[in-house]
Amino acid sequence: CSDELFIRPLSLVLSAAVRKGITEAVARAFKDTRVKAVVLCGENGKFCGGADIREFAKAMSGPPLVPMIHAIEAGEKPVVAAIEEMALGGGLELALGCHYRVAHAKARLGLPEVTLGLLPAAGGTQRLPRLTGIPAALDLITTGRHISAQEALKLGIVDRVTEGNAVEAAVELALSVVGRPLAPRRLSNHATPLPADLDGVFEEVLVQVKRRARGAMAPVACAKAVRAAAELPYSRGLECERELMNTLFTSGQARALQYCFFAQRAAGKWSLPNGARWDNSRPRAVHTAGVIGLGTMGRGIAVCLVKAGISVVAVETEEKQLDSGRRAVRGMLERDAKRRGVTAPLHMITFTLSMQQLRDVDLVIEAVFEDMALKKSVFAELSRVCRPNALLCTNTSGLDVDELASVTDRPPLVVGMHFFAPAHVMKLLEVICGPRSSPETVATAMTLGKRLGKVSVAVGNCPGFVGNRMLKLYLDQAHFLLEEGASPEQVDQALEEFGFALGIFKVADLSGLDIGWRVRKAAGLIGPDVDPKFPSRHRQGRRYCPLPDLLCEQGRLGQKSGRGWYLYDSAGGKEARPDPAISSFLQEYRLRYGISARRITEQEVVERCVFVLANEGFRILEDGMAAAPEDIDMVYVFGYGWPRHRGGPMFHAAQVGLATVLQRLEFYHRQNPDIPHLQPSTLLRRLVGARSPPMQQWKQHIRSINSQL
Ligand SMILES: CCCCCCCC(=O)CC(=O)SCCNC(=O)CCNC(=O)[C@H](O)C(C)(C)COP(=O)(O)OP(=O)(O)OC[C@H]1O[C@@H](n2cnc3c(N)ncnc32)[C@H](O)[C@@H]1OP(=O)(O)O
Ligand SMILES: NC(=O)C1=CN([C@@H]2O[C@H](COP(=O)(O)OP(=O)(O)OC[C@H]3O[C@@H](n4cnc5c(N)ncnc54)[C@H](O)[C@@H]3O)[C@@H](O)[C@H]2O)C=CC1
Repeated sequence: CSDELFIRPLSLVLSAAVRKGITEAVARAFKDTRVKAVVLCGENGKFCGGADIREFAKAMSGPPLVPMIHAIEAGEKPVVAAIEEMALGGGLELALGCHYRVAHAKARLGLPEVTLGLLPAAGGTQRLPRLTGIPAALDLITTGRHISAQEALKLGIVDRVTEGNAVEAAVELALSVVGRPLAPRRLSNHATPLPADLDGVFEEVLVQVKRRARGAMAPVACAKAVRAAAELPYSRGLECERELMNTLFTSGQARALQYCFFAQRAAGKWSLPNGARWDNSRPRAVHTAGVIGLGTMGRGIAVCLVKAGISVVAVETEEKQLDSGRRAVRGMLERDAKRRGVTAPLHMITFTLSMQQLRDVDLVIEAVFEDMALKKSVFAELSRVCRPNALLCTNTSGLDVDELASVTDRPPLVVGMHFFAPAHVMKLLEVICGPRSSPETVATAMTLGKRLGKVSVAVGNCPGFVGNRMLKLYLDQAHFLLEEGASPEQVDQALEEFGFALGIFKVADLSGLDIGWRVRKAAGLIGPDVDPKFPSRHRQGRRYCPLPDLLCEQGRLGQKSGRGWYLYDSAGGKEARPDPAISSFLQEYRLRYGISARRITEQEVVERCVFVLANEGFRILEDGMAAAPEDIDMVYVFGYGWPRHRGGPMFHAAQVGLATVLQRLEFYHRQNPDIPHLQPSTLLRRLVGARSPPMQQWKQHIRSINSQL
């Protein structure tokens, strides 16, 4: 075992320099008669995170991956991959080209290319099925999921798993196999094990993949490439892999998904106008937390905190709510523990009716009804009860965080933490930085979000913040389209075709139509001066659609009442069916208001709903409520079911072309002059005037004087 036995990639990713290093070193090792075997390992205890995604946008340089892996596989000396921490994408493909693989017990393996709009095009779609068989390869390649070393061992992807030093274990294995025939270890030589009903397996998988993909091309291409491994010899399968990759590589979807990868990471790098930043502000440690209100949101928030190892004190007002909250939280924790084969950490949460129990917690998250007076009384009490240095956070959907801070004895320690329903599932956390929130408070909320497994995005304090401010206008467009002639299912279908997880009317039914009803009442849009028989279609100086109010008045509150924009089997039913009653209701409504229904195209539905989102996004940037277009996009991707392969509303606008977006908004605004939000924003006009610069340069065109971020 001499020094020459080791060849170390230089960094986490297979950059051109790393590929050059590996190619040259492997060639040297194969030539050197003193070297009997080769171990490939990573730097700093990390094997490899795959290709360098930043290189995809540039002209390729350095040795290509495919021949490099072939040279390793074809070598006459055993090569063993020592997989520490991760072998992902090109990293796993490199390992599959080695003759043996040893993994550390904590390592994660996977082929996540599909999440970047690509497929594993360094032989991964051809070697993996030959090793694991078709079903497992299809699962890993079409979902991109990471697996543990133990699962990899079960699937035969690794030969050995060690709790100790993986490099030492790999060296030991390498030395023990010197002289053994290598041909059986070359996966490209293997025949792919085939399931009995190959056609049936692929048909079933394609149906599932297409349903999950919501219009994304890569998962379908991945399945096709695996099929090639089942039907073609290795070299022809590889050609097929390359052809499919060529189509994906230059697609807008791949650009969008790779943009999301970096945008997600950029969102964590927040900064405030006072100079505080993610890298110069220290978060506080959070060991214990309080949750106030165990309704829809409080339950999920409590579950996230407990799962992250934080002790929780959960407070409710009445025994009945406390009891139902307790049952729901325990149930969620128990189901989750069962799935993971562990014991539910029920001891980490205390349920109480007394706020006094919050006296020792590090941080409180309030999740009571969306009512400013109620939230103020809760915050005033928290000031009295909690330790002077405890952080006070509100999970409001859109109320003024600074107004809440003003009733406390500690405005710098108040911040918004806006979770999304269901809070233990949805990945987004909007962190609302009030003008007086301290850097340490913002840092703590952002870091806590990450610890809870969320994508935390820092946003400014304005009504609805970023996500709901935009959502309101999106929903308005959908309602206006109904007035003009569309049906809820037509609007939803167009949006789902575009790639949204659910159409807007299905989402509204799911959340409950009464939420918006209450907000509109609080905003003074509904009140005693509204004629109940013939409610006005203009309020507060602009077009207003009374349709959702009329539905609520009929008791159609969505899934919870078994009827909303759709019909459900029963209250709480999940399956949405078009309701003929809604169709007649809309016809009568149009008749009453003298609206003649017109044919509305899918294009109009998508453009009006989606461009109005981007238009408001530009206003948000100009108002300084989001630091960058990437932040707005991540809010939509992780909080609102926006299709990731379209990058987010701002990325989509850039991809469609800002001039086109401007022109289409002008067109729709001319048709609907009483909808001010269809009027193109100043920033959009300015950017088009500046010949639509790339997104990274948009900031230079923002003339915000009161930026909150
Ligand atoms: C026709 C052409 C033929 C071409 C054939 C090639 C086909 C291929 O073989 C294609 C591929 O490999 S595509 C790449 C597949 N790999 C992945 O998707 C892994 C991506 N990375 C991760 O999951 C996590 O970063 C990871 C798990 C690795 C680490 O997570 P952490 O939470 O520890 O750290 P992060 O904050 O995520 O990352 C740290 C910094 O590294 C950057 N980065 C990570 N992976 C990268 C990658 N693969 N390429 C470029 N940059 C990458 C990341 O952006 C972050 O940067 P900073 O924010 O600046 O610090
Ligand atoms: N439901 C949703 O989809 C989302 C709601 N939010 C926000 O989260 C907050 C809570 O909303 P939901 O959970 O939907 O409401 P909910 O109506 O389901 O639950 C509120 C709970 O707070 C309890 N409560 C009221 N006053 C209390 C007090 N003084 N002390 C302790 N508990 C008290 C109530 O008994 C009830 O169980 C609101 O501000 C809402 O705007 C935020 C994101 C999404």
